[in-house]
Amino acid sequence: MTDSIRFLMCAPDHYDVDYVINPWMEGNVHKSSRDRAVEQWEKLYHVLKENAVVDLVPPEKGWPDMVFTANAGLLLGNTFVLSRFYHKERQGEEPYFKAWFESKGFTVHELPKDLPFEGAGDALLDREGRWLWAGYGFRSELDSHPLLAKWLNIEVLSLRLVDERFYHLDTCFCPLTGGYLLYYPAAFDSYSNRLIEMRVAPEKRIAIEEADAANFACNAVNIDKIVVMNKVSEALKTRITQAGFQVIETPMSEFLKAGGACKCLTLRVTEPVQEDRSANVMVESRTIRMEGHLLDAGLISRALDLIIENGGSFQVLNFNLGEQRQSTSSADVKVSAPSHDVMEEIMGMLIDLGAVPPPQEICDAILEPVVQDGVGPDDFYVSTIYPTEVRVNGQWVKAQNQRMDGAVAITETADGPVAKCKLLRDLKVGEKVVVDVVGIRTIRKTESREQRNSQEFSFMSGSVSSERRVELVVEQVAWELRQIRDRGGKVVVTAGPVVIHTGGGEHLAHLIREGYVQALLGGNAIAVHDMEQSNMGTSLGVDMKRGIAVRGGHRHHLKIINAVRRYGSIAKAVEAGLVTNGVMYECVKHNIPFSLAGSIRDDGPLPDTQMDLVKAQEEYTELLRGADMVLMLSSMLHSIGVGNMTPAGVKMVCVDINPAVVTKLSDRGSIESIGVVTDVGLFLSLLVNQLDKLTSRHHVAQSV
Ligand SMILES: NC(=O)c1ccc[n+]([C@@H]2O[C@H](COP(=O)([O-])OP(=O)(O)OC[C@H]3O[C@@H](n4cnc5c(N)ncnc54)[C@H](O)[C@@H]3O)[C@@H](O)[C@H]2O)c1
Ligand SMILES: NC(=[NH2+])NCCC[C@H](N)C(=O)O
Repeated sequence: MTDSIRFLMCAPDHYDVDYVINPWMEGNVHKSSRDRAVEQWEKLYHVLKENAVVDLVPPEKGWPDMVFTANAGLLLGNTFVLSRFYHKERQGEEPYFKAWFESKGFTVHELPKDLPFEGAGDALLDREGRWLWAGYGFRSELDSHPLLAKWLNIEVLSLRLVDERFYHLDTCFCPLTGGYLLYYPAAFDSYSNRLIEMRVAPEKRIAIEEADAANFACNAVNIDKIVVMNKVSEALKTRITQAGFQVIETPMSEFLKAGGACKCLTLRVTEPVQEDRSANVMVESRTIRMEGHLLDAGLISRALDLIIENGGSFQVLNFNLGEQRQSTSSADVKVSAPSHDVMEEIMGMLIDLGAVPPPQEICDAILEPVVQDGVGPDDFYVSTIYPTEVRVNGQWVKAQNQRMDGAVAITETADGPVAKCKLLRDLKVGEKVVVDVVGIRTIRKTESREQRNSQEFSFMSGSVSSERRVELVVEQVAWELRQIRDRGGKVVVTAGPVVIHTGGGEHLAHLIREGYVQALLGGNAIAVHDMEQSNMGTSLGVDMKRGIAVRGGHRHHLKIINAVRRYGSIAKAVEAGLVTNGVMYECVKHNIPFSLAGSIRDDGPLPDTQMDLVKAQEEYTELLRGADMVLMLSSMLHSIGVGNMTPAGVKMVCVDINPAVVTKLSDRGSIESIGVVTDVGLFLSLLVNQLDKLTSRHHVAQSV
């Protein structure tokens, strides 16, 4: 027996599954056998007693989960951090554990109220005592980690749990003697997996499969070279044995029903203490302020969800609720993240929602010089579609050319600093670029409930409409098109060849003819098939009137490409009478600028297709400038390209038969974008019909 190793256990006198606080307990209330539980607990107790000293804390009636002493708290040396249970069902255990550790002379630390931390269930020491692995996500709060680091004077590595079946760190993670680690990678987010991989060498990592994880293989007690665990697969046993350990299996079925096994039933009281350790934690915290119709517009819940979903945690420091319907609310929120990188990611998203630092914490943006043309500094702030301001020399400066996925470049001029969103390739030595996420804010419109409801484009904002709503959307889009045309605004259409294949070409041509379209963006194919149809009546060889493939039709598109190439351009082909109707014909005839961006699959290409993609992107950007609305018609490739270039505030309508494409394109978090899942030919014919109705009504109204 190794005298220096001690464990604390609690006899299962009052153990039962009395309630449900984890997925394992569901359907198991009062389903565990008392006799079998006692037998299994005794067996574990004896195995441990053969290899270590086992202390017992008296069980208390009414606290059935007290058997799981791993959750009593966390200790190192003579310091004990008492657990603060997340669920009220277990909070009553706290005073008993506190009394026991105080009676044994430990210095007991208690966490602030409402800061949950569930002890050694969620915090596991490296077996050499080099650092502490601490879990968060379900039962313990990230903000408890800095306190653990301070009180236990140790480096804390935060790991985020993402699978609710593995709600405590010790259900999926088990450090073993000699730097080995038994763990179930899928229970952690990718950042945590990277952290694990950085600290534990590949040959020391024993990653297990789901079936073993579900048998609580990671919930093992390690005493030197012995690993005590519930029954697991032969394959896993072999791997653990090959790493030099002796596996002792002991059945745990009755405790699995409560979501626990061997390790949960024990708390190691003698942990390895390294003398030259020091407190260290990567957890970062910052405070943000949010103002506006936080509840009405759902902003605060979006912000808090976003923090959690991206691996952070929060504490609402204060919330001033606007009392009248029109008054705005404000909230200060402390955001914590397990590392600087995660913090930057979360702050970037919060800034997009309009979050700012509280006034006392506002500072200038951090700028770094461009040292090589076309390359930004590593940590550059990635621009978004939202109007952005950066603070330079104490002044907020609005960024020009707002677009997503750019860098914000600052140049000093005689009139002061100028900020511009620029693509990386356009950065020039001499400019400075905004890095990190301080001194940046986005200007979001504060919408009240009323404004939100009355905004023409808002009733299905950001949502994907179903077929029965198509007509409703069409009515709205038609109304908008009318308004924009009549006030001399700008509508840009992005279209793929499906427009032609589905018979929508004549309708798009009609829209162009009637002045509803001010620019057309697409690829080689829309123009090819449009002119094929004009010249030969087919689209990709299919007769558009009869809907059947024409003999030799598969060559038609090549023939039209060849013919247009002979004339040198689409405009010349129109002038020469080769193309006499259709989308491209109307563009040429009505001087509607178009840009055809090349792609790897293009046939020909047409003389107008821009095969230099940097130039094509520039043409697109130019044609999109000043747009009031972008109609995206069944081209994933070109629509996504356009979406990236378009700032918030431009109305976007995305029509595609594939809901996933529509969601991707319309889910920009701005109220002006809507998606329509439908056949594009049908959409265009309904739209033209509706516009005709509107126009005739207009004429009637005027003539009365
Ligand atoms: N011969 C050629 O040169 C040729 C032929 C085809 C494509 N291309 C080029 O390839 C690139 C990609 O082409 P793309 O934009 O067509 O492809 P894409 O895959 O990017 O987009 C096509 C979209 O149409 C949607 N769609 C399909 N049927 C629909 C319907 N009935 N109603 C509504 N939506 C429907 C799909 O869900 C998809 O999202 C373009 O640059 C294009 O010019 C060239
Ligand atoms: N360290 C552990 N994993 N303990 C298991 C605790 C089980 C208990 N029913 C709970 O949900 O809290």
